[in-house]
Order: sequence, then structure tokens, then C-alpha cells
Amino acid sequence: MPSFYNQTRAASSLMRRLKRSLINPTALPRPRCFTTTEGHRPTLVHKRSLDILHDPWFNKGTAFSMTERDRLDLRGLLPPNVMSSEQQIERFMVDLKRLEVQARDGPSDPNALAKWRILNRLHDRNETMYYKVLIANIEEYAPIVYTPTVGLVCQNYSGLFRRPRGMYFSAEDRGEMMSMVYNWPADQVDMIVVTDGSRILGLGDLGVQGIGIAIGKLDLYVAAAGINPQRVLPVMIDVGTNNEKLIKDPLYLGLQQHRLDGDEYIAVIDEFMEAVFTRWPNVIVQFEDFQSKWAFKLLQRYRNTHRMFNDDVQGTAGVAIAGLLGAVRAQGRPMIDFPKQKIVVAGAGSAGIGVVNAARKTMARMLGNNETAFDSAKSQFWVVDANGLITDERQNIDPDALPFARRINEAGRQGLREGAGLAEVVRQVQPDVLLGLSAVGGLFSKEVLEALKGSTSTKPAIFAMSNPTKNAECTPEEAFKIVGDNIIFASGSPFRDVDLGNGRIGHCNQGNNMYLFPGIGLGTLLSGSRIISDGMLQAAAERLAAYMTEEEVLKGMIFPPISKIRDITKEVAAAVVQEAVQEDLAEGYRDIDARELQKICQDQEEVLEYVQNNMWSPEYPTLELRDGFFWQIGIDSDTPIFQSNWGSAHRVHLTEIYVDSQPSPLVCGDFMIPSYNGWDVRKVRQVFTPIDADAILHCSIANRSSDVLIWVIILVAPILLVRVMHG
Ligand SMILES: NC(=O)C1=CN([C@@H]2O[C@H](COP(=O)(O)OP(=O)(O)OC[C@H]3O[C@@H](n4cnc5c(N)ncnc54)[C@H](O)[C@@H]3O)[C@@H](O)[C@H]2O)C=CC1
Ligand SMILES: CC(=O)C(=O)O
Ligand SMILES: [Mg+2]
Repeated sequence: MPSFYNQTRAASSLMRRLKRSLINPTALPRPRCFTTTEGHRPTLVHKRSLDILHDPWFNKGTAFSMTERDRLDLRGLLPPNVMSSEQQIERFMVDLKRLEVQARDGPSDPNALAKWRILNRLHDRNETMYYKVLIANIEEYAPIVYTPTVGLVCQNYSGLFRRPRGMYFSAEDRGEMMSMVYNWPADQVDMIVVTDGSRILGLGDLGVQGIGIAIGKLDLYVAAAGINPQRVLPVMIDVGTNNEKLIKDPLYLGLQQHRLDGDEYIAVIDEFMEAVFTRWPNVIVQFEDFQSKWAFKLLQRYRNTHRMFNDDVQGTAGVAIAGLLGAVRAQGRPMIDFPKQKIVVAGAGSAGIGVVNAARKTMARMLGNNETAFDSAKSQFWVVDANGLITDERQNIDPDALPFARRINEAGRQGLREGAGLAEVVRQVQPDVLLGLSAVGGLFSKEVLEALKGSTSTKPAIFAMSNPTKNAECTPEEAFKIVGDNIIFASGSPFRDVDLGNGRIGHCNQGNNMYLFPGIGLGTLLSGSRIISDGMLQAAAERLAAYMTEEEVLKGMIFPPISKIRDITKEVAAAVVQEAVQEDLAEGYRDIDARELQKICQDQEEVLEYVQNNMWSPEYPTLELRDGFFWQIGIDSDTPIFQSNWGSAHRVHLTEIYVDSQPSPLVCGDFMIPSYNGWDVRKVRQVFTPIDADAILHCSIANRSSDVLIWVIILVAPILLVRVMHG
């Protein structure tokens, strides 16, 4: 819950803005007029926030000064580094001259970036059409808006940046976030994907440029889960970067300082969480691509108090479990044999450790769900990181990896030692599964794959899950060629199936958390669960595993094709809703309360229908012009919102106020309303102090006093005052 201190701070910050609106003549209604900038006379604008950034006449993009950003409610809507117009032109020219950027880690499609640009322009122009195109061609364009191209986009974001999308909270904004969050124009936000840019895919620290991954993930939320695009918010928390190249790049858009660390870092993330959950109490926050050091700590910090999850730790784990269960079925064995699988994992970061933790819990559940089962399950894993096999002999072992450190005596009996290389580990262990989350392209070398031929499994599984494409631990061609045709293969980024000759196909599955995170988010939203429990994540993974038929699995297809992502997401969301109800966490959604949800969840078809009915589809709505002026308190949204269709400050006379649908005896009168389009109840309270704004459901407004009168008061009042004071 927001602390009293922060609420007070938010209130005083809002009051400041309120006062500013009341006394700032530029905010008062007047004809849209502006003067030239000659002679440094200010140009008077009739707009604020995104409306300015989307207006080609007034927009200065990254060149808005900090004071202008404050005055015009732009703070947080642009990357934090203020650029000169010369720098803007330089950035544009550099980008223009390298139209076909092919970075080392880029996708194999040479036109990928050009396609991204075209799609991005459509996204800016017409969201409905953009999502129609994306949904209809998801197989072709997911690799453009998501991995692998999104990696290349993030690497080149400073050059590609055109129109801002999402919000930027930087280390410089400390103490301001609670007020900045109101600069976002949407009254309701369902889904936030936030990153601090510290580990974007397998590309390392990309600083502020990491916003691209948050945008890409939210594209999938809209396309796959049918989250309304007006209710998503990509967020970049810029606490600096440890990427020296970016720190020295004059055209970099983020803070050019080293990353905050320790308590200072946590304070920034805390402030962000408090701000977004204060404005949108029902929002769900997905943490994305935080370096492992913080991924686990932040997850532990917020997971029992906030609606949040970490996609790299928890989403990836769920997808891997579904894949691992699929691999057991593909061997012609029942899923209950999973605890017998020997699994070698290369990579002990947020993703690798997330997977082994979840796989261990799944095994333990199958073995009787008790302490002994949990303890014995860990012996099925061999974890190898940059320093080789992790054993309890390792100095300064990472606490998150500690439970999986092999006992050195036992390792010795297997012919292994502390720091043993991957090939050696595979040779000795003869695993059923070799899983890569190392971000090291080609790590599954010929030697490692040769060693896997000794696997005791009838159908060994190779999961080269690192992204983007160039970071895959091996390609499907290498895997099928070296290990043989009788394998299961999955990769994090998409590859083509392999032609094995004689009409046989070596199936390449895409093992990516995109099969889970949209359903986890949607299921949480529609259940109204206050947290995202382990059980909800497990239910999501199991539903994904069960999605594939026996026939498909035996052919080596353990994940669905991406063309089915909307359908699988619906299934996953339904499983999440049902589990939330089962665990008594569900509080309902909109007009469906917990009890009704419980009834719905008794019938599988009904819960699927409930999910389907709440998925947004890209269709043009019929628009009608609503002339004049109206105010209302939204009752169809979770937070009552006081809305006006008039984007500027104005004086109004309230004539009717309804409380609980009854005309209220409260005294109505004249009020000066500042220029906010969407107010939540806290703001309303500050203006209408005698009114319990929570209870107002509707109020209508008659006549506004003329602008001329306001100007007369503003200009004449001080003169009169001086006269009175001087007798
Ligand atoms: N397919 C999917 O859905 C997902 C894939 N990933 C990918 O997983 C990769 C890793 O992500 P994080 O765990 O967050 O990164 P991280 O940087 O925290 O962890 C990387 C780990 O790999 C280890 N490593 C480095 N060199 C190695 C080597 N030669 N042999 C064995 N291990 C080595 C490091 O010691 C570290 O433990 C990234 O490429 C990311 O894109 C992450 C999440 C989801
Ligand atoms: C897929 C994903 O989340 C990652 O590579 O980080
Ligand atoms: Mg990620």
C-alpha cells in the first residue's frame, strides 16, 4: 500500500500542478493562437502531454528542455537525455545512412529492420490496422516485432527513435514519479511491461534502448491475449548503464552515468511500483530482462504484495516445464516419469535458475509433494555456468544457484569435478535433456553434441533457448546432423524445420516464454487475483503441455505453432483463472464478482467463453461526435474516473450531483477546473473538497463563465488589490 509519506508527496505534487493550471494563463481556454518564437516570445499552446508530441507543429521530440517537459506534462514521456536540435539532426542522418543495419546479433532476414520500420509507422498511424495485420500474419511478423528483430531494434534504438511510446522513469525523476505517472493519458492500464535494460535478450546492457523489448512483449499481449492496446504501458526505468559504449555515445538517449546500485537502485524501483499501483491499483506488472542480480531480489520483494511476475524467471520456467513434459511424452513414456529425467542446464542466470527451481518443484509434486521428494529431486540437475559445473566446492557461489550445487564427493564418483566443462558433464551424465540458457551462441559445439549421443534416453531433447538467433546454443541443423534424427529440438528464437530426407521432417519447436506470459497476464486480469501464485504459474505450464496431442508429440512437436498463439493463450488464461478461483485468490473482474466467477469456473467451456468474450479484437468502432462539454465519473472501469472531454482549464457551474444514483443535496457552485482530461478520485477530491468523490456517480454541468470574465478577474484583481492596500 502507498505510504502516508508518498501519498502526501503525491498530493502536494498534484496541488502544485493544480495551482499551476489555475494561475497559468496559457492553460486557460482561448482560441488556438500562437505567436512566432521571434524575440523569444513564447508560443502559446492549447495542448499538453502526448497531444503535443503527436502534433508535428509543436513537437520537438527529445529537444524539449526539462522545464518545458515539466510545464507541458511531458515528463516521463520522453527518454531522459535532452538533445539539441543539431544532435537530433545528426542522429537522424546517421540512421538514414545506415538503412540496412545488420548487427552481429541480428536476424538472418536482411530486410527485417526495414519491415520493423514499416510496421512501426503503421503502429503510430493506426493501431487497429496494425494489430489486424499482426494477428493475421503472426507467424511472419512475430519475428519482426519480437525476437530476433526486436534485439536488433533495441541495439539501434537511439537511431530508430521517432515517436515516443511508453513511459521513461529515470534516476533523475526520484521524488517525482507519483506525479509523473499522471502524465500518461490512459485512465485505465491493465498491463505494464517494465525493464531496466540491464540484460536485453542475450545482448547485455542496452540501457534506455531496452524499451523496445517492453514494446515488443506488449505487442504480443495485444495480439495473443487480446489485451486492449489502449490499456497497455511499456516502461523503461533508466538508472544509467554500465555499457561504456553507450555512456560515451553523444547520441545515446538515456542517462550517461553508471547504473545505480544497492539501496539507491531499490528506492527507484520502489517509487515506480508505488506510483503505478497508486494510479492503477489493478494493474499487472511484468518484469522483463532485468539482470539476474536483481531479477530474483525484486521478485521476492514484490510478489506477495503486488500483482506482478518476472517473465524471464517464471514465464521461461513454465515454458521449459511444458517442453520437458512434452519430451517425456515424446519418448513414449507417461508424464509421471518426469522425475527420472537427467537434466543438464547450461546457464545459471535468471532464466536457467528459474527453470531448475520450477522443474524441481514439479518433480517433487509428482514424487509425493513432501520434503524428501523435494530434496531428492534436486539430484536430477547438473548446472553449468561460465565457470563450469557448479559444485559445493565453488567459492562465492551465487545464493540462487546454491541449492543446485552438486556435492563434490558425489560428483567425483561420477567422474566429475568442480568447474568441469560442458562436454565433460554431458559425457559423464548421459542426460535425457540438454538445456541452454547461457546467451552463448554455439555453446553446444560439435564436441558437446557428440557427447550427447551417449544419452541414455531413447529420444534426447536439446533446448537451445537463448535469444536472439545468433545466441542459440546450436542450430537445429547441427543438432539433427550430429546427434541424429531421433531427437526433440526447441530454440528460443524461430528456426525453420530441418529436411531430414526421404520426406521426413526434423521439427524445430520455438521454446519461448511468449506461449505463457500473455495467458498469465490475461488470466490474472480476468480472475482479479491480487497476486500471481506458484499454483497459477504451474496451471499455465500444465495447460500448455496438455495442448499438444499425443500424435503431435510423438512427431516431435512439443509446442504449438505460433499461428495458434491466440487460441493457446485463451486456454492458458482459462487455466490461470480456474487456479486463482481454486486457491481463493480471485476477486472478480468488472461486473463479475468472485462468486459468479466460481460458478463460471465449474464448467470448462464456460470459462473459455468468459476469457474469449473479454479479449479485444481489432475492429474499427463507430465514432460519433460529442459536441459540447461533458463530465462523468466512469463506472465501467475499475477505478472511478472523473472525465471531461474538454482538454483545457475552465470554470464550470455544477448543477446536479448524483450520489448513489440519487440527486445529492450537496451545494453546487462554481469551480475552476484545470486542464486534465482524466482525473482519478483523489484529484477530484482536491477540487471538490466537500464532496465525497468516491460516491459520485454522475454529475452534469451547466454554463461555464465566459473566458473574458476570467481574464478580467485575473488582470483587474491585482490592480484592485494594490489600490485597496494603498488606501
Ligand atoms: N527462450 C526463452 O523464452 C528465454 C530465453 N532467455 C535467454 O536466456 C539467456 C540467458 O538469460 P539470463 O539467465 O537472464 O542471463 P544471465 O546473463 O543472467 O545468465 C547467463 C548465464 O549463462 C552462464 N554462461 C555464460 N557463459 C557460459 C558458458 N560458456 N557455459 C555455460 N554457461 C555460461 C553465465 O555464467 C550465467 O550463469 C538469454 O540469451 C536470454 O535471451 C531468457 C528468458 C526466456
Ligand atoms: C524471451 C525472453 O524473454 C528473453 O530472451 O529474455
Ligand atoms: Mg526476457
